[in-house]
Amino acid sequence: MTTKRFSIGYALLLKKQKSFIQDSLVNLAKERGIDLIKIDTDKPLVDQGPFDCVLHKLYGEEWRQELREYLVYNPSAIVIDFPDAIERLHNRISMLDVVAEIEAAKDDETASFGIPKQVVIYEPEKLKDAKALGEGLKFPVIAKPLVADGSAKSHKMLLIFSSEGFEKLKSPTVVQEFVNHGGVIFKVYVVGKYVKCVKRKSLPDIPDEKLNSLHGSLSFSQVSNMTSDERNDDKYYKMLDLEDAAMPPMNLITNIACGLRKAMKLHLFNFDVIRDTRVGNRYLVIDINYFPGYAKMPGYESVMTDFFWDVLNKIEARSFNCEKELMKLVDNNGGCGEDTGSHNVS
Ligand SMILES: Nc1ncnc2c1ncn2[C@@H]1O[C@H](COP(=O)(O)OP(=O)(O)OP(=O)(O)O)[C@@H](O)[C@H]1O
Ligand SMILES: O=P(O)(O)O[C@H]1[C@H](OP(=O)(O)O)[C@@H](OP(=O)(O)O)[C@@H](O)[C@@H](O)[C@@H]1OP(=O)(O)O
Ligand SMILES: [Mg+2]
Ligand SMILES: [Mg+2]
Repeated sequence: MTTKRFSIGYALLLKKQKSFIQDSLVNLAKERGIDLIKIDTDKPLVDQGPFDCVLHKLYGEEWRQELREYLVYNPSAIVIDFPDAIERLHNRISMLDVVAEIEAAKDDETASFGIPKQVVIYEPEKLKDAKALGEGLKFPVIAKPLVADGSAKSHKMLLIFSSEGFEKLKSPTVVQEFVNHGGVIFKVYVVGKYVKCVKRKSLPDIPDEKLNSLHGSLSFSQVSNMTSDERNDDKYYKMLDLEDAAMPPMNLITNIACGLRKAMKLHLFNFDVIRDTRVGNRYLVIDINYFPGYAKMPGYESVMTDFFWDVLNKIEARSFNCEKELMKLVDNNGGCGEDTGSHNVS
């Protein structure tokens, strides 16, 4: 008896291919009857395959059209995930708005969650002082580029201690309250129904007493992705032991993950959470990333292969069908319809 083989076409930037498409993943998937095949982005997608599933982290209207066309000619194919759903993660305001959508229903008695106070500034060069920010924001704050499109620029942050720090801001920016969190960030990786929370080093706390002596701003980028060599220069990081940091309550993390997954209609993402040390049992979501660095997750090969298997064997099918329905609605009406199918997935 021959068992059916499946094919997954992947369209990823070279950097992502190098980290994600490792032999260990390709071989494990192959053993489970799943062939991972590179999509040639210089050729039309419709001329390639056929693939049972398309996995991608590419953006832009042209690519969106290619996916649409592919589904017209291959109506039973599955796209993980649909560009319209990914899009909200490219703006740091719409990205975190979704947390409020799931907030009320999911707090439990022992812990709560939310997002830090934040405001968007479209003309930062006109910003003179913190009072203009409103929203009760006070120093220190973090300025983050509004656009989160994966470019190096979109990861460049400024930690601002006083009004002079605003002088460096140029493009539209989200100004977010800096919340002391013990120098530890929790990265929660979501792969379909699978949820994994890991600890990473973050920015050190800034005690109130120290703030009076701090002026201007400090720039930084992707601090939780720094190698240990980069961090070893700093005595703060030498002192900080990740082992000592308590993990957040897993039921809260799973609830947030599940809520985000359904609200965003996405299957592959991670989110960053910090514990507000002023409150202790309050957790703040500060960032959500589409298709993050899964290869850093222990045992990522089997997690990903199990997910692919579920998708291909239609265990995850209803939520994906729902996205196809959405795609038709977008085509016909230029807008999105109601979510009808994803709530069956836990
Ligand atoms: N409100 C905040 N309070 C305290 N620290 C913060 C806050 N927001 C961000 N940070 C710190 O800054 C880092 C970068 O912020 P953020 O995660 O928003 O940026 P990013 O470039 O999108 O990161 P990623 O590489 O995860 O995509 C966080 O990992 C955390 O260490
Ligand atoms: O590889 P990519 O370009 O997708 O980079 C992603 C990076 O994964 P990597 O570790 O594989 O670089 C992620 O790191 P972790 O959260 O998993 O630590 C995170 O920084 C995402 O924001 C990045 O995506 P972007 O926001 O830039 O699109
Ligand atoms: Mg982050
Ligand atoms: Mg991010």
